[in-house]
Amino acid sequence: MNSTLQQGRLELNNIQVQFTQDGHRFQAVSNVNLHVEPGEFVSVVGPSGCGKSTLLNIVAGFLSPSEGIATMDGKVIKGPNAERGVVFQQYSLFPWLRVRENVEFGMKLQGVGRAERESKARTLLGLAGLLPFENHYPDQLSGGMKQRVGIVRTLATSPRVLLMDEPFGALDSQTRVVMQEILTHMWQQWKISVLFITHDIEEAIFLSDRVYVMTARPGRIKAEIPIDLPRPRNAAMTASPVFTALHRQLKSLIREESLAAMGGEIDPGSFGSNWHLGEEGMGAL
Ligand SMILES: Nc1ncnc2c1ncn2[C@@H]1O[C@H](COP(=O)(O)OP(=O)(O)OP(=O)(O)O)[C@@H](O)[C@H]1O
Repeated sequence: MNSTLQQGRLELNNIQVQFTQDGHRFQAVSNVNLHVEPGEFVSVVGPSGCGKSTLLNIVAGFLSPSEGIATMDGKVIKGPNAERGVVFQQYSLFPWLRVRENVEFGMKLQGVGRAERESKARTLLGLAGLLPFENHYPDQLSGGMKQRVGIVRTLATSPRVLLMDEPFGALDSQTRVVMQEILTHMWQQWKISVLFITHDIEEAIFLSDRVYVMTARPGRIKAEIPIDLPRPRNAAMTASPVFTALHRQLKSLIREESLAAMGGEIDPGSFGSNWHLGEEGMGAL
């Protein structure tokens, strides 16, 4: 069990973000309050452009809010720090390093000795099912494997919080489902706090303890939904009545906002009675 379990609490208080685009200042995020408790898995979903990545960038320390305060364990976040590890959609592995060397890279910078680096890297690679590939180069791996190495590499530096921005967005749907199972398994072992950004409602339900739903731009928190599914989670749960009800609830909340995000240009009534925003349509928005 991770000894830092009681740490890794994130809190965003009254966050406002304004950006300038084409000479116009606009409100991107408005009055956002959210928190992640130590060891909790929290997702943020919402329509495109509502400010999900902006919130993650604030927590990562890449961006300062125009107003409001972001804290980790009670301390104001002022910039990037290894205690907050970030995993993006694009794999950012060093192509000239082997898999285990990639995983050891951050630990080496932290001054961790060779034997400890190797042992930790091998343990984490084992958890991610990647030990047989420790001596491969990144371009010998599939997309899903590369992204697993990216997650392992971030975990190797012992962050207290893992920040993930659409980490499986570039993967095909089958690989994505397998990756969700691997991530939930690893998280269960590691018990680190996670803030996870996704467009995918099923993914958010499957992985999370709580899901925040954002409104269309300017993004505010529209709803906070606890996910009362037992752990460990498995693929069969996605067919359970609880899962299905949560899916319906979240889909309906996001659908309203996705329509609003389209600027009111689309009036669903104008499509006639045969027009539906079905599972395949808005489900993943
Ligand atoms: N640095 C910036 N300068 C100006 N505008 C920005 C900047 N970063 C983001 N924006 C704008 O702020 C809004 C929120 O962007 P953000 O990327 O956070 O949304 P998102 O919810 O993550 O979107 P998506 O789901 O499409 O990735 C968007 O309209 C975006 O174009």
